[in-house]
Amino acid sequence: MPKAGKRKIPVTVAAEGPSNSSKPQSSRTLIRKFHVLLKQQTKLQNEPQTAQIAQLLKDIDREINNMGGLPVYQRMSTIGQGIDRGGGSERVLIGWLRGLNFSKLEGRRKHRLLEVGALKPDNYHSCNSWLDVTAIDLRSQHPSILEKDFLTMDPDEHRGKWDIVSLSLVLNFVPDARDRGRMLELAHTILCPGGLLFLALPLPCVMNSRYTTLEHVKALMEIIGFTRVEERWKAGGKMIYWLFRKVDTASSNARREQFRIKVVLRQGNRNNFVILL
Ligand SMILES: C[S@@+](CC[C@H](N)C(=O)[O-])C[C@H]1O[C@@H](n2cnc3c(N)ncnc32)[C@H](O)[C@@H]1O
Repeated sequence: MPKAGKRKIPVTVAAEGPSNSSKPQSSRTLIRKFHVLLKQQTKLQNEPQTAQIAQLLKDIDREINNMGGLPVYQRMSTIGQGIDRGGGSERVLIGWLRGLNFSKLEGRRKHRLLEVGALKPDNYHSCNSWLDVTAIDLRSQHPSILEKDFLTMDPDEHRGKWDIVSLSLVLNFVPDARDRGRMLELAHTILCPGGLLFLALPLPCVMNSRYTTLEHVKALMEIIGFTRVEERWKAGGKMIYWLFRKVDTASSNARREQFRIKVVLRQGNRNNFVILL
């Protein structure tokens, strides 16, 4: 296993909770370790491939497998949905959609929701009459969840097709900062004009990052072409939730430039979460 050296571990950890067989702390440790390994893996994959790198990648693979891989990560996350958050993030999104009268179709077709990173098939069952949900995940745990990497979705095939896209605790799972940016841009492309993006992250990703602040996220989202509709978090809480609306914007390259590299925004003992374009 490669040494992380003195680098700080990125705290991109979700609000995970205890499993039946483990204490909350050990579940969180496992989730954190999983994220760290994924990040190391991506970094090594992007380096010139030598025998040493190949060996390190093998070691990481073995370590991920020894931990139980994605199935164990998903199990911890499912438990976290129930315990730490008193239910999944979908409850927040449903509340906001109802507030926007989405549940009143008045003759219109159902709203098409793409749920990315779906651990369960029935998160939106209470909204069947007004939401048409497609759930995808890297590893499907149910026949009605499509096994698909969001990042490989064809932008042309999906352009403007979706009314709502949900990225709940998915961006922080993605190890590469530019892939996180790509995810947000792809969500923008596939949403219809005025479509909604639901975003949920562990609060420390935003509030305790060296490279990310609330203002930074807002500015980044504006450059991609999103305006904020809702935001929810509380001091000392575990999660931050946003609802963004797709707007027509052609942001200049100069404005995008500031989000192409990491900039230290806060000093001190912090995590390294960042989204880059
Ligand atoms: C922490 S779980 C979050 C689950 C749920 N959305 C929630 O809010 O609790 C992250 C899930 O996102 C999935 N995921 C990560 N990257 C993905 C991608 N590129 N495409 C599809 N699913 C992805 C993972 O497989 C994992 O099941």
